[in-house]
Amino acid sequence: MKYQKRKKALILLADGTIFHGKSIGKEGTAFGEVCFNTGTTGYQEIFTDPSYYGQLMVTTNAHIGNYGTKADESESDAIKISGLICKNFSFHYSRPDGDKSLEEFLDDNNLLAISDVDTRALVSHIRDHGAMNAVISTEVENVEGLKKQLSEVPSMEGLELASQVSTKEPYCYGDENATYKIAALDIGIKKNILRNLSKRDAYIKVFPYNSKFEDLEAFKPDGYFLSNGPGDPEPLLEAQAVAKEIIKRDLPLFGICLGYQVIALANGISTYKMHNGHRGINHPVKNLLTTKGEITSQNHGFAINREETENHPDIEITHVHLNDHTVAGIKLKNKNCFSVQYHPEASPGPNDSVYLFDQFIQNMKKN
Ligand SMILES: NC(=O)CC[C@H](N)C(=O)O
Repeated sequence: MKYQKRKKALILLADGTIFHGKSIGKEGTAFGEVCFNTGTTGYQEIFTDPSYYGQLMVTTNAHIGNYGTKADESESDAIKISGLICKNFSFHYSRPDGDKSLEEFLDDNNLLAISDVDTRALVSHIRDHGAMNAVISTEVENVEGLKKQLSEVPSMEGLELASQVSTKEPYCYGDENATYKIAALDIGIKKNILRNLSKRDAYIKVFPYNSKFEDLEAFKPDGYFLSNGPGDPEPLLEAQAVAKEIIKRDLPLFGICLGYQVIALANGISTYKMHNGHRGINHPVKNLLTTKGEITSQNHGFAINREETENHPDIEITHVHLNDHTVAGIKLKNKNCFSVQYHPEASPGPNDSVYLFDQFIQNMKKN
């Protein structure tokens, strides 16, 4: 039924370029930074990953929706991207244990999505011209009005978004009789991180983004965790202060993605906005400690300054991205703190890097 109601839609980029498509169900207008993910699978996990808050997602896979959705495969309580742009949208799904079509899932979340877009041309345009804001809309006659509204959307650079997705109240996850207790700072945490920690005999208390070190410490944890999340890491001063306190006391600390960037900033290393981020499930990383390669899941638009990291007396680079040699992992020399720019919890993606969760458990054990 919805199919018959499909309306003409457009994507207007901040540089004035326009692409055309059709709406999936909902009509309206949505803004965000346009970015693309090259994963061939994992759309439900991507759409519900809080790290993507404020972004319009272009999926480069030719088909989206063909295996439906399943309630326990979401990475948070709701869809977090601000809009979807794709090529072929499957209204029908054929996975026997799927419980909803992607169309219904988008509808439940009131998400604006457009398909039949020349996503190859769009992606090569963004790839050449860099990440930028955009608007998607079914108001195809109102280009001038959309341009004006788009010019008022803040740039991702300098934008603090963790507060928009973090839990309002602390909560616990896992078995309270587990061997290890972990205090996790939620600056946009994905569920599969909690599953991975809990599966390794840990009980986790998750704290709001603006918590103090003392709030986390009161839980008497064996280790501390700084999560992934959306936006620019630089304005996250409270999280950086928490990281500094943990590092000062040399307590076991593990950080993923936004949490990794926060750890770098807490050590005086600056971050910068990349021309285009890394978003996909087959990013090659070299582990410099083992010299082994890892195929990793990635989703970031900021990176840490390589030169400052190389010249830092207390920091060792442990992982490097093999496509562009950006820093992908660091550890503090002779300390209990390590972190990575990518996603060892996968969801979606390969599990080559899950050993990092074991490493964190070992660090707690030794401590
Ligand atoms: N996945 C993440 O934690 C992303 C971190 C940060 N928002 C970035 O884009 O670089």
